[in-house]
Amino acid sequence: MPILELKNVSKSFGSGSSLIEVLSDINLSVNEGEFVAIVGFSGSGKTTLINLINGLLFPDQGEVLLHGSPVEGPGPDRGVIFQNYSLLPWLSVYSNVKLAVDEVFPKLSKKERDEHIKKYIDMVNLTPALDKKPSELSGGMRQRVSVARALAMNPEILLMDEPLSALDALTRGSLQEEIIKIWNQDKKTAILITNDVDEGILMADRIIPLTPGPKATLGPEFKVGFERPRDVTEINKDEAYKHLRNNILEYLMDVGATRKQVSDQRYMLPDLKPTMPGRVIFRKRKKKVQVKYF
Ligand SMILES: Nc1ncnc2c1ncn2[C@@H]1O[C@H](COP(=O)(O)OP(=O)(O)OP(=O)(O)O)[C@@H](O)[C@H]1O
Repeated sequence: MPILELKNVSKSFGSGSSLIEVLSDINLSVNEGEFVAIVGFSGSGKTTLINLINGLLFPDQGEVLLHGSPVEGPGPDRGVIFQNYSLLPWLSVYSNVKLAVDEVFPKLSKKERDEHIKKYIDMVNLTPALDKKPSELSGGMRQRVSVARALAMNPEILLMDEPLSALDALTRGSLQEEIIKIWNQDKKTAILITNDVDEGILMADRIIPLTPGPKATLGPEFKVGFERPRDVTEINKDEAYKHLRNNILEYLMDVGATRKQVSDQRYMLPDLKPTMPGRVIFRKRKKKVQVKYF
């Protein structure tokens, strides 16, 4: 039985004339230990899809099943790594990871918890920064903390929502390698959302495109058959890589062009006049800023 299944899932936001049909008829089946990359256009609904799997959102139609049972909310069985790190700024690296570990493993002794936290911080090479606050870390280091925190919860599924897209190419490359190494060690099931086809080919077993929205849906899957561990330089030279990359890009360009034709259609807009929202006055009084709307 697949560990995760999405069956005919659709999700909209709003109602009436402001209804946005974001996802439509999403079908996905992920086996235990698989690494699946979902590649999609900006704004197509990638985060919505991750939130449906995480249990922060629920489908309007269809179902999201974990081990065959409907997802009823977030749980420690799914660890999420977000694009924006989502660390608590007043806590150190150690305490950010500790918070998650305390929540998931309340029965471990203090010593066991301490060892567990340090093991995962070490795994992402952050032991020297144990006591540093997020503001004292680079973007890559912050994302390493997020990775350590998600993994320390020992989730069955690792959900990654464009975790590396804000990083420079070098940091991105080394974190890609670290995530794959850890995934390989722990044999987790992983779902990576990315807008980078090369990242998908380097990391995943399968790449599934998400078509542009509205009503985005999953396209045909592309299997990535390269042996692991994968070496970027070697893969880049491989004709099979070029072929696969071209096929995926061609598919994405085709669906992108089709959607563009639809979105290029002219619509009549209502005759609205912009109105001034009023003035905002900032006054300093006893060091507090006072904001006045009228
Ligand atoms: N809570 C919400 N309420 C209303 N609309 C929403 C909500 N969440 C997402 N949307 C809309 O759904 C669409 C898809 O958003 P989503 O964030 O899932 O896309 P994305 O592919 O992750 O975007 P990006 O590539 O910019 O990260 C957008 O039009 C967005 O405005």
